[in-house]
Amino acid sequence: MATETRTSAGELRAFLHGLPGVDQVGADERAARLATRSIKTSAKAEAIDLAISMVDLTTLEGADTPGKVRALCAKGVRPDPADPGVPKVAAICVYPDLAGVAAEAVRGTGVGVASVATAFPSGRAPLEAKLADTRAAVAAGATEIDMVIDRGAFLAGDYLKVHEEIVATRQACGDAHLKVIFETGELATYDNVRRASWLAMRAGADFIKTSTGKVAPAATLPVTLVMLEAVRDFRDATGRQVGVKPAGGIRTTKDAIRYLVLVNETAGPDWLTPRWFRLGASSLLNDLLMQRRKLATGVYSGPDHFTKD
Ligand SMILES: O=C[C@H](O)COP(=O)(O)O
Repeated sequence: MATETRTSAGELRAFLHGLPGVDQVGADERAARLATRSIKTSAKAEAIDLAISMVDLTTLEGADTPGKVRALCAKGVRPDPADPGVPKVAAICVYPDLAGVAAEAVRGTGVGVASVATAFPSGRAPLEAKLADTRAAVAAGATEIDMVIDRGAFLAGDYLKVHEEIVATRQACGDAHLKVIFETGELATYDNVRRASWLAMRAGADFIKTSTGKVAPAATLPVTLVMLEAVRDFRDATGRQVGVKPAGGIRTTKDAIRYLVLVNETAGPDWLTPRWFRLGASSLLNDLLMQRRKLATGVYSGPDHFTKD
């Protein structure tokens, strides 16, 4: 049952509505409690480097240019030119028409190219257009595809449509990894977040991702906790591991470390690598670099010391 590419509307609905309900108060309380955990200075240095290595460094603006994307790639490959010890980020995340520019700029560095696709951010387009979007990004060199689900279909209870779109997109990805974005800020309940998680994993998602960054609220700790529980339970049930990517609104080192604590305490240390956990962010990296330098030197270097994310 790891990847159920064939299902029926009735089976899928029965399965998703048969999942145990999320204890909302419990999830909020647990996430809030874990957010107060402090970590030792030595562990903090390690956590900052781990967080840097997990960043999907993102630009998703209508005004993006090839020049901006090349600058972002240079930053992702070598975040602090003054310190070669700083790890590179996991991937550069761009719109499909700029995937080729990013692929060229990161070639041979080990940094991935993630491209949003399937009519990002709304997900409202015919399936054929979404698949063409996906294929174009992969052909241009994207190694990861970040697709959005059709939230309208999901909220109307048309789970089969969402499932079939994920299966078809997974196929269009070929060797590229597929991240499935739920836009949790539009899903209304934690029960829906749990259902979307299981639906996406059954349909073949390699990663599940909270948000596009275009809708508030974007990533939150409790929503990510629900998703981390889902990937943990899915692996227990099927043997297949799926990654998690909170994205949108993550801007500070403090936030990033809270997510790492949450991963460790919920899914477990197997997820504490860029292979299985990412932080989607357009403006987190500089804060990580500033805090890293402060820990190493005792001196706070302001944002002027680093190029813009
Ligand atoms: O996937 C990443 C998000 O689009 C970035 O959102 P952000 O600009 O709030 O960091």
